[in-house]
Amino acid sequence: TGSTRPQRILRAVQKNSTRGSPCSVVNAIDDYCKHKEWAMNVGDEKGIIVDDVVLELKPITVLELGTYCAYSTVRIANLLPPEAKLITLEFNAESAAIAREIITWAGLEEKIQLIIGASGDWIPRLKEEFGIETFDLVFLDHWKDRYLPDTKLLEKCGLLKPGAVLLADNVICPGTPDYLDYVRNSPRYKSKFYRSHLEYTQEEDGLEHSVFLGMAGRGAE
Ligand SMILES: O=C(NCCc1nnc(-c2ccc3[nH]cnc3c2)[nH]1)c1cc(-c2ccc(F)cc2)cc(O)c1O
Ligand SMILES: [Mg+2]
Repeated sequence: TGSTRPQRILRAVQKNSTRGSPCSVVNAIDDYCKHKEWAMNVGDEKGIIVDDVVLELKPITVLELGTYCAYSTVRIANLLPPEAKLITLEFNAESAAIAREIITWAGLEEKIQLIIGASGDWIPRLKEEFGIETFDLVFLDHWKDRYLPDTKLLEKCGLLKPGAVLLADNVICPGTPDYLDYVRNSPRYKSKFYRSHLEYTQEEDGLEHSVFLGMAGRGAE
């Protein structure tokens, strides 16, 4: 039986990056996915936008939905303040195992908590099980039809405080039309679109940056 794409990405990281150097891990994955084999990492072009949002916001608690091979997990965690924590949720156990190895290789295991499971099951448990009050930043990069239900679930569970940022990948490609409609029209969010391209391609894509304004903007329940 041959190797999987995540296994090949891990091998490229171990071959072409330095243990304990998150930047070299990110560069090794980008090089591999640009020149050898496409993979669904946020990538270098959209990655710069993610970096800017993180550096500006200086979040202490971060939730990432959709770990895959931990490319964005490592990229974000590397820019966080010392006391900050990142919780990342992955559905697929195989890619989660690879992600865990890449997180350890990068030397970021202290900052990152990787959970394997479904967002709908885990979001209601985060306060209880991880002592989380609220998230300063949520990076949505999981199944595109889960962005909207999980945003509503985060609201319902009181995991967002006014000023919290939702940063959503792939709002054009593959696309998240119901999510975009919600954050752009709800009084609970101030939303803006960062135009970019699908990772490692010329296809149109972008990130939606939405600031939670609080539940006061109840509007029509
Ligand atoms: O599907 C994507 N990402 C999702 C991975 C994931 N990793 N973990 C989950 C999870 C985690 C907890 C969950 N709880 C419930 N569903 C869950 C799903 N989902 C994705 C796909 C593309 C893409 C574009 C163009 C194409 F032609 C083909 C593909 C590009 C991207 O940047 C993506 O992020
Ligand atoms: Mg993505």
